[in-house]
Amino acid sequence: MPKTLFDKIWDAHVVSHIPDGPDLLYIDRHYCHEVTSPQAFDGLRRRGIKVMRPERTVCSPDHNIPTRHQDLPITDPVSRNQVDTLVRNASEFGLTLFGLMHPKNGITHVIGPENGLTLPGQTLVCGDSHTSTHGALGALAFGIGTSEVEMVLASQCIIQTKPLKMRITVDGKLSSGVTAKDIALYIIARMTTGGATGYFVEYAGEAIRSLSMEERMTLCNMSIEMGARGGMIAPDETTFAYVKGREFAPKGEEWDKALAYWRTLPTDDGAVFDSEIHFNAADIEPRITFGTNPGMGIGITERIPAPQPEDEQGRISYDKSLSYMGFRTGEYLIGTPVDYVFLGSCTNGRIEDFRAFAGYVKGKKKAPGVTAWLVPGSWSVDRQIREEGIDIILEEAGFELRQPGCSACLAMNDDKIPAGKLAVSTSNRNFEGRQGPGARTILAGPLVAAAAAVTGKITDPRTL
Ligand SMILES: CC(C)[C@H](C(=O)O)[C@@H](O)C(=O)O
Ligand code: SF4
Repeated sequence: MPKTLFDKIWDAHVVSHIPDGPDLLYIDRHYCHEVTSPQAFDGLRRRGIKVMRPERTVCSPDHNIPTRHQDLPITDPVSRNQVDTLVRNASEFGLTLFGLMHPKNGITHVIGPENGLTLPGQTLVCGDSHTSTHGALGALAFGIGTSEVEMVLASQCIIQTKPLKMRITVDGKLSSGVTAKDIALYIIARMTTGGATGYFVEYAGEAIRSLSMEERMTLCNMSIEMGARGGMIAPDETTFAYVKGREFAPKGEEWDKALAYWRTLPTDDGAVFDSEIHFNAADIEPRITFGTNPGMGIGITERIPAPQPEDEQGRISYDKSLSYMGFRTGEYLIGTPVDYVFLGSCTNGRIEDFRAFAGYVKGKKKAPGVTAWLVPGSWSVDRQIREEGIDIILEEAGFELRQPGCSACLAMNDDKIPAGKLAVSTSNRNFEGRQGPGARTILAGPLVAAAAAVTGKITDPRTL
């Protein structure tokens, strides 16, 4: 029977099946960060259990870390305690740790792929919703809760009910100036934030195949924002070229064996999905959000639409959202003054995002009224930025690079957008207060962020 990519990986990892119930799945790769792991380790200690396969878990603090002076002790006591706790737990349980200032430290969803720890065909989990990012490599990757983190540490397995399968096909070619982030924001707006609830999504079609690995990660990263359990893209030559030679990727004969297996993974012709959705790449333009969830988005040249659904409750929350943002139905946002620009996060903090941003601002100057936070997703991205001379381009345009971490994506460190200020952010969530109490967030891709940074207002990057 023809099978989907998802089923091939899932079925290959079932340890046992509970009749009419969930499956017990073996987990190949597990990442831990400082926010969702402390109680899991406490649980192990309480029960006197060791980590079953310590070599399968990699720890990296990312959420609470400052983006300046990482060589000095963290000043905020809560953040310092969380990071120190992760360091202690990794050492006590014998786990690999890429701690602060470690050359491999960075956002979990950035460092996994770039070190060859995330591989096609793996089952992969982390106590973090954006674990969906790793699906870009053809892995079955999803976020889990803290009690499940404990389960994986203790048994290398997890109990899961098989989700439904959805395929989202994007046909045709993307127009110039349109990035993977725009595809993600377009799909989420069309699907709504609950539109893929209960599903695991495979992205397919010409527009998806033509994306680089970094772009695929941006897209899969945001799957969770339409309610999906995860998102994935079948591994192909782009994937293999990306993985080959990375530090923890298989080498020599192991590589040949792995590659032969990975080539069997793509969805077979005739495999059946529970839901099939089609979009056209030509319909996608640079996107921005105008509300307080990632589904409230428009093409940059469009007006803020009237609320839909039309029901009373929906209307009330729509109005509340617009009033928080200070926008009105029917308004165009081009020309709206911007106070802050944030380039970074596990959505858009990779080398290609910095190349795109720098390519745009080269020879221009940062707008005087804009505060720009440019935060690489990892030290490896930072090194690449410097090797390619991108730091010089940014500096000449009046920008400054910060040190890696989640930063203003969720403002758990000092990088908080002040109340009332409007930020164009390449991150993935625009919830009320997400980037700081009272902060107003417009989600966008790196080109729209670059255009805002040099003009000081919402600007269509295709017009400058
Ligand atoms: C802190 C963590 C649990 C959270 C998540 O799971 O997504 C964070 O990464 C986020 O982006 O909101
Ligand atoms: S960068 Fe943002 S979305 Fe990604 S893991 Fe960190 S806080 Fe979550």
